Amino acid sequence: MGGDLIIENLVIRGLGPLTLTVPAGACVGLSGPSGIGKSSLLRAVVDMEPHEGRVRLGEVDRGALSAPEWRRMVGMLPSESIWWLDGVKEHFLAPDKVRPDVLGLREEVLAWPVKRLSSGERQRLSLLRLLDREPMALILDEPTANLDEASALQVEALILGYARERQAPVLWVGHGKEQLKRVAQRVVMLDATGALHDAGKGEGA
Ligand SMILES: Nc1ncnc2c1ncn2[C@@H]1O[C@H](COP(=O)(O)OP(=O)(O)OP(=O)(O)O)[C@@H](O)[C@H]1O
Repeated sequence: MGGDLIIENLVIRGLGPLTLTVPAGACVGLSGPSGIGKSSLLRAVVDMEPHEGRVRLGEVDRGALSAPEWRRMVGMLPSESIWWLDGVKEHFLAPDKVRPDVLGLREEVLAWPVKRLSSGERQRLSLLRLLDREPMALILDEPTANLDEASALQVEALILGYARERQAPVLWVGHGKEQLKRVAQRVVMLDATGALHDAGKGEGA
C-alpha cells in the first residue's frame, strides 16, 4: 500500500477543477492568498469538505474505504488542533514511543493537561500525535504557524524524515515562500481565479 497521492478534477464549492499529484516520498508545497481555498482543498482530500472529483493513494481510491479508514491512511494536521480528552498522553496510541525532545519539548509534557499547553506546544504535540498513528500520506495545514524559527526547523526535519523513511507523499500548505522552497520539491500556487499553477521548483530534494 501507499504510493503517490493523486488528486483529479477536485471541485470544492465552485473552486477548481484541481488536479495535482504528490509523488511518494516527496513534498509539494501549496501557497496562495488568504481565503483562496487552500485549507478547503486539504479538507476535501481527507473528505471533510463536500467535493466532486477523485482522490487516490497509490491504487486505493478514496471511495473504496470508509472515511475513518481513509483518514487513518491519509493523515491531516489542521491549522488548529483539536483535543477531545483532558490529558495530553491519552491522545496517543503509543505514548511510550513518543519523543517530544525531537521537537524541543520536555518529556513531561505528555503528563500535562491539555489546557496547560501553549499554542506552539499544541502545534508540535498535534504533529507528534498525527505521526503516532503512522499515516501513509501527510496533509499539513501550516504546521509551523505558531513556532519560532528553531522549532520550525525541527518540525521540518521530523516531517521530511518521516516522508523519506515511509515514502509518504506530503502536501504542505504554508505562507512562507522560503520555507516551502526549502522543504518541497515542487511549489504550486492556488491563484485568485482558483487555478493551480507551478510557483517554481523547491530546493528540498
Ligand atoms: N463550510 C464552509 N462553507 C462556506 N464557505 C466556506 C466554508 N469553509 C470555508 N469557506 C470559505 O471558503 C474560502 C476559502 O477558505 P479556506 O480556509 O480554504 O482558505 P485558505 O486559502 O486556507 O485561507 P488562509 O490562508 O487564510 O488560511 C473562504 O472565503 C472561507 O470563508
